[in-house]
Amino acid sequence: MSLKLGQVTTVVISSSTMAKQVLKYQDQDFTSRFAPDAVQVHNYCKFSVGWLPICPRWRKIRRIMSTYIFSCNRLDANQHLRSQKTKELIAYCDKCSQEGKVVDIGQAAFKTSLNLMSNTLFSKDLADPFSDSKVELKEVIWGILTEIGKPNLVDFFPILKMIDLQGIRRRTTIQVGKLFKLFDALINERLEEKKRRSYEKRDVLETLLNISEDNPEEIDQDHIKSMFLDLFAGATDTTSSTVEWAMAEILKQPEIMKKAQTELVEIIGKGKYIEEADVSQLLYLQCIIKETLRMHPPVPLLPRSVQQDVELCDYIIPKDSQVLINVWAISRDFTFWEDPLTFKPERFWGSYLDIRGQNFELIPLSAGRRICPGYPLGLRMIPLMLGSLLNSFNWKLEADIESNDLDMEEKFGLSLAKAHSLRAIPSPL
Ligand code: HEM
Repeated sequence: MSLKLGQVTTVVISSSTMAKQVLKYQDQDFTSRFAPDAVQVHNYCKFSVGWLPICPRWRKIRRIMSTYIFSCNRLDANQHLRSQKTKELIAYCDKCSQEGKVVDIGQAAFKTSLNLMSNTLFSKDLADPFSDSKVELKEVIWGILTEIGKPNLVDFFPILKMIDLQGIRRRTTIQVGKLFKLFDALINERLEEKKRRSYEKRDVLETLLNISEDNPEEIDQDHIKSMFLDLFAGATDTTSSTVEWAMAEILKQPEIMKKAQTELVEIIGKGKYIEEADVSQLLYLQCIIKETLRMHPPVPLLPRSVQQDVELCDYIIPKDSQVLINVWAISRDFTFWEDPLTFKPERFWGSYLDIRGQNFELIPLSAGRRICPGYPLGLRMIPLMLGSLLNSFNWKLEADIESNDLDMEEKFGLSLAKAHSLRAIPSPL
């Protein structure tokens, strides 16, 4: 499907065959991004791996990420952090269980992901794991993703740029500014602290500052701020919304919860904490996660663009078109999936289908050169959080809501969120 508005043609791809062509065989033609006006603030998109086209700077940032953050060795080395943050999530739910209080699952999972990221990056919590109050940073990050996801007239009629008719750039300027101010303060504090002490901290910020000291043109403070924004935006909403959707689907079908809990008891032991090494044995839990990512892909549309006319399956896509790969529609395609609108983890039992960019009917993490760089971390965080919630408590919906009546409405932004928060009550197993 294609649509021309103002000066921009938008092409939406909703078939797995075409997605394979774009992401695998013609990857080189489709690796650019259409950077919307909303991200052209505080120099963010000039240093952001998420918005740069494929270029030496993009390659450099991806290399730094894959070597110093997402390599297997690095992730193994800081798995104690994820374990500790997951224990705090369980301790918070335990407190709610004792007080008979409801847990806002998305909010609790978001705080866990946020603290997990912030501890990995700069060894600090950014949210109080035991408070019930809203997390300001959630509003800021969600605000940025929502504004970027909104159709903005300025992107189609650049002449309107001066006016910022919908106020989108004004709002992202404020929100990105808030995050950059926080990152600037953390970086400056660390630079001061580094001068005073003789030992090294083992976190990402310290590593990046060391690279910058040795080789200033490799990475500087602007790179670090944009990278941190990309990492927080990339990690927190995707992982927490996957946990929230999975719990919502499980609460709608209590027999799935029973089955998952039986597996956890057999393999981990009732009420025991899960470690990352256990996850490879938790096959049913993995099926639940795949099925959640199929039905509720956190990034429903992959935004790409073309820099010259490109022929794709007998169509010509004009230069500067925006191309959106509709992951959401592909993973609900009736011609491939049996009963695609039903949440059925069993469909993946013994199935060859993988989510890491090899099977184009299921591409929640994308595929090709721009595949999500953070997925090795995301795929460690989600089973840990979800498995721990299920192996520590029985869950029921807030009073008066029958499982059949649970609202599953989706809220589309750059990411796909649950429109109404999932509120559930934990009780001892
Ligand atoms: C369930 C978890 C996750 C899902 C489903 C997911 C999905 C995606 C998708 C679909 C893209 C777009 C790729 C494309 O345009 O082809 C992406 C990009 C990205 N993701 Fe993830 N992601 C997840 C977790 C994470 C985590 C944990 C991080 C960081 C810690 C992260 C960081 C990023 C970044 C920085 C990009 C931009 C990469 C680029 O454009 O080169 N993601 N992710």
